[in-house]
Amino acid sequence: MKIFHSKQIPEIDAYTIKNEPVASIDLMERASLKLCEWLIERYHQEQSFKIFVGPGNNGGDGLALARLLSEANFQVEVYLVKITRHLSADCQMNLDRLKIQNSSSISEISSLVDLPIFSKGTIVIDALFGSGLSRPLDDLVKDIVKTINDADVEVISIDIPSGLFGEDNSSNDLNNCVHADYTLSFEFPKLSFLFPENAECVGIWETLPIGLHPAVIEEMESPYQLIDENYIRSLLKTRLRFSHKGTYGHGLLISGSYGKMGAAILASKACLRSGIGLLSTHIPRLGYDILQTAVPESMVSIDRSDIIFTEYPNLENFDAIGIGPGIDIKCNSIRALEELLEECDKPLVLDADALNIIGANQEMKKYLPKGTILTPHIKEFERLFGECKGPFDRNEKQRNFSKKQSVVMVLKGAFTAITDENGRCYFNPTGNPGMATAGSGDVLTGIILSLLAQGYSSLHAALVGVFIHGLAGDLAADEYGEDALIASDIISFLPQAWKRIKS
Ligand SMILES: NC(=O)C1=CN([C@@H]2O[C@H](COP(=O)(O)OP(=O)(O)OC[C@H]3O[C@@H](n4cnc5c(N)ncnc54)[C@H](OP(=O)(O)O)[C@@H]3O)[C@@H](O)[C@H]2O)[C@@H](O)CC1
Ligand SMILES: [K+]
Repeated sequence: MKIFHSKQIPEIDAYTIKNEPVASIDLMERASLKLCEWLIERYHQEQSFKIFVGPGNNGGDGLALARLLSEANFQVEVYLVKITRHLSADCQMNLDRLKIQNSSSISEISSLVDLPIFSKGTIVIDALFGSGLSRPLDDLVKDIVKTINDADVEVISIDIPSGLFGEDNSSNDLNNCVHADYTLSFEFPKLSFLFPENAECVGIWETLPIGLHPAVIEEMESPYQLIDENYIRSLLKTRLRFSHKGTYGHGLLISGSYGKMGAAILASKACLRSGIGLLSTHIPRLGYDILQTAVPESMVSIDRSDIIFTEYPNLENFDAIGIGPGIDIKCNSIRALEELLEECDKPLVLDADALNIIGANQEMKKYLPKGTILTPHIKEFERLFGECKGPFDRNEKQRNFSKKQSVVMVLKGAFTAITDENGRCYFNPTGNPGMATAGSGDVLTGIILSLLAQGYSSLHAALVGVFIHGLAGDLAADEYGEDALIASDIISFLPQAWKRIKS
């Protein structure tokens, strides 16, 4: 699903109105019907709603919804916030229709004393501002929003929490934006919903299809996309009947150090559970018995050092290389990584300490071979690129670096963002907070290495790897719950996850 900039929404709207064709007031009615259906499915008729309405079309949606909910016998109170005398045409039309219907109370709020008492159990519908927000909230609206946020009520925002911008919120104070429990967005999510920093405002979000014209959605360009299972299925390779282990590649995983052999075990197991033909795990000498016992399917390449990574085997024998989980940051490891980056002409995935080494030795960035996959979490990202002004700025830095260096970057977190050499950004929907646990990233590195060795392009290896990692984590969380989930559980559910997307 493409994710459009707020500035593109009016164009999509206008195209739909002209080419469907449909009158704009009828498009608003369609959107409001979807909202109404969503609410009717979830709430009993004793439920009362307080709808806060602004001057634009977001307010118009709120007014149309008030009429539809009243028609369905819900108790509705409307609060029209007086910011300007002028309402948008469709907002005014829906106000007139609501007045004619004459079954909901309509109050004007011109100061805080006009606000109602928010009794527990009330649902507030936030229809103050939508994608037409042009500046951060101030004065009266800001105070209204703070009062709503402080009240012990459930809040449902229409299209976007009022006060939040669809993209960049670096100049915004999130305390002054509505903190919604649910956000019901029309047709697409907004980019800002996918950034972890905005979760307190957005709550749980859903998209409601409102029949915007498919031709304009198809044609209009956007660098942002939310991927889904069907898209991932379209990228998968099938295993051939007459294949052998050589068909699925030989991977080299450089991982582990004294006290961190677990990382090498987790990454190796995940790699082997994701379809690779052969795996060699390069580890310091002390880890020999540990790895041979824990992962008998992997061959072992031994470092001359007992405790850290200081060298690597001849790369010629391998189809892809993964390096980083648990390697530690020592002088000799830095030198060995430098050499590897300069020599390596094989598909490569870098994680954890490999990224931290580059973060501490910035000149190494320019040696990254084209097509390399980097898989930082936010802290590692900031070690690589410095502090960011906010999530939008971070995303821009990520896209620009991918483009400049022709690398794939995987910024891990909820809605992991994957950027490619064209500056495109793909957000992943799978995964859950239970996966924020030690070793989860090592598992991802193993999966991606496996896919690279099997001949997936860097971008496809990253997309499929991130999706399947999240899916296995979701299946594990279904079984064990998020709190008890550990990285080994993600590996245990890889078979089910692969079966599901290969079926
Ligand atoms: N295609 C779709 O998806 C469909 C979209 N639909 C709906 O339309 C919504 C977008 O509507 P919209 O463009 O009228 O903008 P909206 O946010 O209601 O308000 C703009 C008004 O607010 C004002 N204003 C702005 N910032 C302000 C501030 N800080 N403080 C005070 N005032 C401020 C601004 O004034 P100005 O900036 O001109 O000074 C203007 O008067 C969208 O979110 C969705 O709900 C559906 O109806 C059907 C199909
Ligand atoms: K809103």
